[in-house]
Amino acid sequence: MTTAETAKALTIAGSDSGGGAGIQADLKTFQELGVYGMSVLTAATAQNTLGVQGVFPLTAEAVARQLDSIGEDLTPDAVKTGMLFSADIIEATADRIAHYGWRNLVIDPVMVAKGGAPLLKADAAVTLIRDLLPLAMIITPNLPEAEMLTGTKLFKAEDIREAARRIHAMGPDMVIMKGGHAGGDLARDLLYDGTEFTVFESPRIHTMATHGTGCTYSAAITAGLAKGLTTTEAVRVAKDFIQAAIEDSLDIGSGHGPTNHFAYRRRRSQNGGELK
Ligand SMILES: Nc1ncnc2c1ncn2[C@@H]1O[C@H](COP(=O)(O)OP(=O)(O)O)[C@@H](O)[C@H]1O
Ligand SMILES: Cc1ncc(COP(=O)(O)OP(=O)(O)O)c(N)n1
Repeated sequence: MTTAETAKALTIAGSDSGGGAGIQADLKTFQELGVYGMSVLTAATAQNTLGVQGVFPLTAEAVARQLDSIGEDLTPDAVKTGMLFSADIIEATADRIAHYGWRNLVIDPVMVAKGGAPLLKADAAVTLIRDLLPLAMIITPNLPEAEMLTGTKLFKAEDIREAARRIHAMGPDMVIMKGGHAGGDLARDLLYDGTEFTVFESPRIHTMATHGTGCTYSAAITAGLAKGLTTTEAVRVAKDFIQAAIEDSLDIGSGHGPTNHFAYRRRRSQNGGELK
């Protein structure tokens, strides 16, 4: 019997009982991309394709203890954060990430679910910026999150670039401004590394099945970093992964359905392609 060296990724996020977003989306994505997934739960949400019916946060102590259990035994090759909910959970998370020196940190600054339910307390954004952003390799805001982080409305392409520069100045090595919420025929994401902008774009798919796109996309980036890809390579794979997941939609639930996490792998195996 042989034992292969396995890339390991950790998600620190909330549970989505409906399985389309949060911890569930992250672990499915890690698995599909050939990465061993670990999870630290911050909150349980009662959620389905119709919306969020309840939010039940864990204590900061429970989050810190889970992080210590990982840190005392397992070293993740990459880490992502999703729904962190409160300032004290963010403080505990930043403290343990810094303590263990975990690298390749991807921050999905989850603030509000698609249906409008708050997933981050109003007073916690300032803690996210102060404690977590300086530790990040990459942050992945959607447009409403970028508006919240910068306190500006983003109307034009130049506004989005300026917001990327301002978020970059808050500490992360790179910023990817996601274009899911913008109009137009293309879903255009903009990666900023402090010097250059790189565009990743794909045809916009007209569908209701976009629940969990942001979680899935940031988890795919995290999986790529865990496997040693460069950020640009990891974003390219993640863009292909989310495009396939939205295109091959699943008919699940009567609201905003989940994306199809196994579409990317199925397509690649049908095409004889190797998994990156
Ligand atoms: N309708 C769509 N068609 C194609 N790509 C999409 C669509 N909606 C979102 N995306 C892509 O999904 C990823 C997540 O973006 P977004 O939906 O903005 O995040 P969030 O779920 O955090 O709001 C991005 O790569 C974005 O371009
Ligand atoms: C538990 C939990 N975490 C995060 C989200 C938000 O996920 P996202 O990928 O942004 O998808 P939508 O909520 O926009 O569909 C969530 N809903 N639940």
